[in-house]
Amino acid sequence: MSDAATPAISCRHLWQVFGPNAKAELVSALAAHGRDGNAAAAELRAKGLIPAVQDVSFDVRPGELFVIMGLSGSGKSTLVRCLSRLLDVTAGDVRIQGEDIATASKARLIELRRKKLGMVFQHFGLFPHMSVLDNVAYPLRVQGIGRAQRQAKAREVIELVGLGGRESAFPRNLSGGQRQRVGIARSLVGDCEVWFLDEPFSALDPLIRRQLQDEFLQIRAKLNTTIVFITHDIAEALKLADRIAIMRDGKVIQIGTPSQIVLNPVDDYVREFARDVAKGRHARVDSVMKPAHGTLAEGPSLREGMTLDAALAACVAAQAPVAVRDGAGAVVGQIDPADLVSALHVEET
Ligand SMILES: Nc1ncnc2c1ncn2[C@@H]1O[C@H](COP(=O)(O)OP(=O)(O)OP(=O)(O)O)[C@@H](O)[C@H]1O
Repeated sequence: MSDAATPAISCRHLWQVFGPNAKAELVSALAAHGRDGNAAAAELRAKGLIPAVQDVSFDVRPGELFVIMGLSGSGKSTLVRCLSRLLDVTAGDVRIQGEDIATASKARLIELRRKKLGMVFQHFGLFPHMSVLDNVAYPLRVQGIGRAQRQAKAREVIELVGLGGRESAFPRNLSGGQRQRVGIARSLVGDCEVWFLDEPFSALDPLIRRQLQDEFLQIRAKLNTTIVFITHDIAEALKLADRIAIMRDGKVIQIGTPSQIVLNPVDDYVREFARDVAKGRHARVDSVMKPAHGTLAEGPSLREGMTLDAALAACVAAQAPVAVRDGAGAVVGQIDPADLVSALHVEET
């Protein structure tokens, strides 16, 4: 079982190298370069191998929505396949709720996939000859759960994803967005504890995509699941994530909250991503506030978790720092209007 102290997912010095003799080549490259990952990866590339995931380490907390973001070819899918052990890692350690899955037996992996791990991919992978109800109930059938019980549970998640009433439809009768909802329902039916979603909304048009993102956040609020979500879209990452890992050329180059990514990009590459998004919509007051002291402006105060745009409207008239309060009304910090303006300032280069 999961507990709050154990990361839901933990990976250390994870490598996935494609090409002949990948394992031996990696060991020899790391030995030759004193474990310098960049130099080892350069040597592997020079030999024609592909280091698709390079020395990646991070933890995902229980219940966290962790987004992996990067351009096409940066290694996102490969990384998530390593985390879920759809691929055997070339080197490194992967633990799910503390359990080493790199060395788990085949039987244990099957059990984990049935009971603990859920997966959704860009292409829905529905059974065309089965109704929505049977598609969604399928994982429970594989688990040997009786018909009445599995159909009742399937109806519950079909309702949750907004497809109530379409239980007897077949995939060919559904739109792309509806099919993706069926895929989401099917992966949720088993009450998974760790949920991997690889670009689930990328094939959908922008309007449906935004709608599904909103619904996804609503569904997420009702679940207790740890989520790893892959996207190449920075706006999607900022909208959904508790924390984002940004990948480039197989490496994770920054991990941070949406506020940290837009306000403190680690290098020009991340800054370039952040430039295209409205900082005020994604960064939160918590990232700009300071400890409360001295005189605070009268009038409406700010709430923890508020976006900078919302805070700006409330701060505009204030000539003094404004209090930030938590849900119970206690002052948790203060915002100086000048800091807010400076955080929102878009740098010119
Ligand atoms: N089975 C494989 N054999 C050889 N190379 C592979 C294999 N799978 C992926 N790669 C290579 O690994 C690198 C990372 O690919 P990956 O699919 O993980 O990237 P991605 O960020 O998920 O891209 P996309 O958003 O386009 O899916 C790419 O250079 C890709 O060509």
